[in-house]
Amino acid sequence: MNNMDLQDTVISVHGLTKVYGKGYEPALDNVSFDLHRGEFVYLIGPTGAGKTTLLHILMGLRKPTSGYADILGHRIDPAGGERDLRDLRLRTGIIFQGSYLLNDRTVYENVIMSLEVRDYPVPEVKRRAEALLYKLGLLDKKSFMPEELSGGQKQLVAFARAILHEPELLIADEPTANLDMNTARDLIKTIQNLTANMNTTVLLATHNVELVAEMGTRVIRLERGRIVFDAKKLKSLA
Ligand SMILES: Nc1ncnc2c1ncn2[C@@H]1O[C@H](COP(=O)(O)OP(=O)(O)OP(=O)(O)O)[C@@H](O)[C@H]1O
Repeated sequence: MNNMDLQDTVISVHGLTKVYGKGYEPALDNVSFDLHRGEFVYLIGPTGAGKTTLLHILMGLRKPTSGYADILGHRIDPAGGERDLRDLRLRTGIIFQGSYLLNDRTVYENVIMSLEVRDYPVPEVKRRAEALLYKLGLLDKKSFMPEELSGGQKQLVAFARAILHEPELLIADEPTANLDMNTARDLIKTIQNLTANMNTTVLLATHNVELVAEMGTRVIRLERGRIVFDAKKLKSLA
């Protein structure tokens, strides 16, 4: 591997294994893959395949049982610990399963949360948030409460919150859950366009295989904790 490869590798996963307890089947079983800067990769697989477990380990929320992952220069391994996960979090955007918007805050307040914790100056926060809400067609909804939004709009707000700080890596767990096909397609296209402009690497877990087949990007498929497919899906397979 030359220096260029090293610079361009955002996530490098080596033999990652997670066993939740004695007598359990591994939720992740010797999983290895690399993601490069600017790549958009789908993580698919049936219920219980290990997608959320993998994403949680990559986010530093769970420790692997064995193996490790290097993410943006940080090592995640069974020893775990806090070891500067703050830097990793500052450089990563996360969309959790379910949108997890704060229901007692407006759209604008939800979106700026990520910059507030990053100590940006107030005028910069406002400028960035309004520009992003404008791009997403949500500027006129900035004072709305989450309950006044559609499911697709809520997910757009969760996406805006995850990328406002222009992360190098976006990890998204089922961002299209509970959306109809057209809304899901629009959301994915929006995520793809905006992250491509920022050269953000994206790992996005979904059940929506139909949508994945349409997009023609790299797909990693997990089954029972193992990678059974990792390649670019041809559009013609759709
Ligand atoms: N906290 C836990 N304790 C014990 N087992 C767990 C725990 N979390 C997940 N598992 C098990 O690990 C396996 C993988 O679960 P995981 O949630 O990672 O799958 P998934 O692919 O994200 O599924 P889904 O698509 O339904 O969200 C499952 O067999 C699940 O029962």
